[in-house]
Amino acid sequence: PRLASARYGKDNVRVYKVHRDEKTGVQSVTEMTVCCLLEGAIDTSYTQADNSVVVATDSIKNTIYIKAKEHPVNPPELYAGILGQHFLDTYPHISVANVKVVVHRWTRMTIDGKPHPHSFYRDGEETRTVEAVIRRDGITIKSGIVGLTVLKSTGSAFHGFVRDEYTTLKETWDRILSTDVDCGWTWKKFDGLAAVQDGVERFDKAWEAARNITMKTFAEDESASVQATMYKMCGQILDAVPEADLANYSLPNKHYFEIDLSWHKGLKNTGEDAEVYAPQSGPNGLIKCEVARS
Ligand SMILES: O=c1[nH]c(=O)c2nn[nH]c2[nH]1
Repeated sequence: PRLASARYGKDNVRVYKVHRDEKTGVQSVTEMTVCCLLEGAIDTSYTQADNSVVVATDSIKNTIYIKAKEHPVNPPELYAGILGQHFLDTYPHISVANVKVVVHRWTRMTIDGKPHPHSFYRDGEETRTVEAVIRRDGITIKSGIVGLTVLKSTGSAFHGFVRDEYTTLKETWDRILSTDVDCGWTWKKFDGLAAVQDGVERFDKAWEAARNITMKTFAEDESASVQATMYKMCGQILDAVPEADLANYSLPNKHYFEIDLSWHKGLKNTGEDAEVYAPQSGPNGLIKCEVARS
């Protein structure tokens, strides 16, 4: 047998960091879950039980906390680059660091019309994500939004699809559309950590743009299908993020089925009379695409 590939490290490292502004007394919080997996001249730890090449996953976990203390944790793209670069700079036999950062939402409470200095709430399980690969020849970063659940009660149609001996789905010009957004944008390769840090405001701007584009297009597009709407979203992200080469979406189509109640005293609840629906847990459609700049 031959070791075809190998990477190891610590997953599910939960990190919280608070920033305390001494002047204003306003505190800000960040909570994230980090995965850091290393690659390099580590084969003998698999093939020869040679632990001399192993930076223990416990040490990787410690390093995640230390770098979060020593450096900014925002934007997550910067923290991921700093963390990954540390391993290449510190261990000559480590050649690749794969860093995933998932940032959870703590939205500042507004109390009596005023932002509260140190209280927050979890307004949804939506996360901001970063997947960074740090190599000696550069850093590739894919940013994203995962778990933003949306629904529109109309403004979605699906008709004109293949009809044959396998088809039972009725055509519709007015349906509910709901999905859990999983979208991403892949940055052009950065030469190194300095290039990531230079113009670092690009990352927050891109995340805000992608989130706004997703909501606005989802809301306003007279959707002919999930496919057609997500393609528009990708194009708009590429327009808004000039340093991104690729945009992608993976969208489950979370179906809401009409319920025929006509058997009960002729109750009309289908088509234009439909009001009560059965949300489905599964099966669900799953529609994916990647759109390149050219
Ligand atoms: O938007 C949709 N795309 C599809 O491919 C599909 N198939 N069934 N329903 C669907 N809705």
